[in-house]
Amino acid sequence: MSDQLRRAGAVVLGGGERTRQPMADEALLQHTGQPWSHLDPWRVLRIQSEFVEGFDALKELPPAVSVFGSARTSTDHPMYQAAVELGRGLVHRGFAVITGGGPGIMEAANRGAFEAEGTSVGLGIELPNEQGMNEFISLGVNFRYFFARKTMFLKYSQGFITMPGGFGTLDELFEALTLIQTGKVKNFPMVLFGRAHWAPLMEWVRDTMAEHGFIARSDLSLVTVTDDVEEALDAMGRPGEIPG
Ligand SMILES: C/C(=C\CNc1ncnc2c1ncn2[C@@H]1O[C@H](COP(=O)(O)O)[C@@H](O)[C@H]1O)CO
Repeated sequence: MSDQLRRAGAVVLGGGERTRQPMADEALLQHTGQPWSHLDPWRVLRIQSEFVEGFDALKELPPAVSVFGSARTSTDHPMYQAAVELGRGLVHRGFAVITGGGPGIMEAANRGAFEAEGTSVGLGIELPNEQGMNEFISLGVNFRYFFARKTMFLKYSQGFITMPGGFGTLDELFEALTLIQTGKVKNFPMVLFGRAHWAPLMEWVRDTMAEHGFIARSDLSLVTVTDDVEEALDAMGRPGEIPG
């Protein structure tokens, strides 16, 4: 091996700098001020434990639908009421309801599910100034990493309802849509609830994205836009049955 290469465990590092790396036992015994568990390679173990805990907590979940939407919607907003009705309707149709466990639309969908005595799941995320999970959750799992949490939404849902929201909602919407579009998940229904909120985005998706060939025209049919609670619920199909 050339002089210029160094080894760190199984990883060969290139680069010419010859700074002396502490030996493993030296590094272990030395107090560097940084806890070892905060070093990136070790962080993998914490990430791994989030997946293990998430998979374990959710392994017996009945067929579920995820409801995404704004953390900022107030209880007196019509969309809050619509999300309560969606949560309740999903439970009446035999689904568990999964949300991000926070306030606003998440709370509303959990509330509908909880009051209907269904399984109301909150996949919480550690955030600065976090307020904890909403009070309408029967099964809560907290995550440090958005990407681990996102895997849980996608792995344990057979459909998605996206209510009006901001960056977080769009992130979840497009993550799910990309997986649907690329066939990583098959025929999962995606409802965009609230025409007034979604119409300008869908117009741009059609007139710019599809028009310039960034998506196929047929991709437009991957989403259903509606203001109607029953139509949104119907689009989710039946529990355990992926609509064809
Ligand atoms: C901003 C406020 C609270 C933040 N708390 C959140 N708790 C759980 N999940 C959240 C939170 N904020 C965003 N999310 C996730 O993103 C979506 C909503 O994001 P948006 O930017 O508000 O559209 C949502 O589906 C969550 O999964 C409070 O006041």
